[in-house]
Amino acid sequence: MKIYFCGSIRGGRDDVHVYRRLVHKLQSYGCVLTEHVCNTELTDTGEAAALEDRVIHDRDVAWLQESDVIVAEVTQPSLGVGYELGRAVDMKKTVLCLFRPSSGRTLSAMIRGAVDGERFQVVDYSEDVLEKVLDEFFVNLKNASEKSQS
Ligand SMILES: O=c1[nH]c(=O)n([C@H]2C[C@H](O)[C@@H](COP(=O)(O)O)O2)cc1CO
Repeated sequence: MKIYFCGSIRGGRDDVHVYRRLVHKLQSYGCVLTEHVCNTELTDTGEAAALEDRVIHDRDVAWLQESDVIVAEVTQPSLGVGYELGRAVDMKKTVLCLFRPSSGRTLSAMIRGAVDGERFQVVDYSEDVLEKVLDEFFVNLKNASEKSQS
């Protein structure tokens, strides 16, 4: 399974420790195409030193297209993550957004309001249940795909 993980880069790197845990767990389910998002050495300038913005954009849109599922940590607001999620909806991808209410923030209506009871989900979680939340999501995904094949 190919997994596209979204997390803030230029929007701020405060949650990189959470991205690390998420990506580590996601790697038990498949190949995470965007592993660099959880790299603690990546600062809020992003990959700009190595890659032009157009190259980053075109590579990421191609990875989105190629992915089977998208998991986004949306607590730290990020234009790039919002854009990726909009493109993912347009591509009719299965999307899980993870939000931590303990941050004191209110998630954008354009994310929470996109929940459709089918492909686009938002789960409010806390760090202590991070692995459990992903386990539940992937079990449900597997069951749904087996059901659609039978
Ligand atoms: O250097 C980068 N590399 C990269 O892959 N991205 C993608 C992946 C992240 O999920 C998302 C982060 O967007 P932003 O930088 O606006 O917070 O965009 C974003 C940047 C910098 O904007």
